[in-house]
Amino acid sequence: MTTHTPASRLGQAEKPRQAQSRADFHDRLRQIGADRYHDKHPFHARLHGGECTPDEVRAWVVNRWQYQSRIPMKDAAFMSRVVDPDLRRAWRSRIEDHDGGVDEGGGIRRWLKLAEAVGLAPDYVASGVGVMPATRFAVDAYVRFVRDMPLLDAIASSLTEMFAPKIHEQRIEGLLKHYDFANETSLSYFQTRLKEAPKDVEFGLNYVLDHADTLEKQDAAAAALTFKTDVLWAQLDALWHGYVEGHLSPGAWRPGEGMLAAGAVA
Ligand SMILES: O=C(O)c1cc(C(=O)O)c2c(n1)C(=O)C(=O)c1cc(C(=O)O)[nH]c1-2
Repeated sequence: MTTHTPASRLGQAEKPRQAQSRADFHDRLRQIGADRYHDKHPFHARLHGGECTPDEVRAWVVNRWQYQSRIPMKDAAFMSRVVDPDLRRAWRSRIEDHDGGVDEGGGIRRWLKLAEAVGLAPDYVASGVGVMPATRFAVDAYVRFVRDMPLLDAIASSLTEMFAPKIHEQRIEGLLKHYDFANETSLSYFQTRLKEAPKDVEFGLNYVLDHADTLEKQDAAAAALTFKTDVLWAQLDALWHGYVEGHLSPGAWRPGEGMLAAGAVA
């Protein structure tokens, strides 16, 4: 058997791995989206192409609530670890975008408008009852990742938002074309995200490009973004398995549950 002594132990300096240039690293992050973002998931093709049954749309609304409701919590977890007031100041609008004020509400309330439009009782959706176990695990993994990992990795994991405006546009167009429930009010969540997301992306991307100044940090940031694409993909795999293929997990929303009382449509 041949054994190899690592070069470092022979006294030869290991060649330091060079950090990628800003442009190359940016391309690398974009390529992760091109390869792995959930716009390529068959559930999205089905949803945007008008092929989802009303109950499949409802299942998507019920399950995505888990993501919506945890986004401001993960941003609060992030901010709780930030010592630099400038970074906290730049980040806090994310929480405001989703929570809004008492009177006008924010993204969370807009999501519940969508829930009503598809015939679901907003209180039922907001209770989180009916979320599939796999969805819960995936989303909770994201919150924990942001709470526990280095700040650079936590910020890099938000960068799937670089790819979100395109899918939001496709969704608005596809839902308006194919489903009766779609209108300005029910889709206001996505319309508003189109205005909100660019500032978050600009800040997050510049932070990551500026702070990932070694190849190790670039690798960690790329891994964080890859992890996040998995978080998003896993949620749609769960929906497909449960509602398209009909393998409902225990506790998952069943058609007919949590519906608005007849005549109570928003
Ligand atoms: O509809 C989507 O496909 C989609 C994806 C993502 C994303 O890429 O994480 C977000 C959103 N929407 C979104 O609306 C949103 O507010 C949001 C916040 C974040 C984040 O990680 O901080 N991602 C996303």
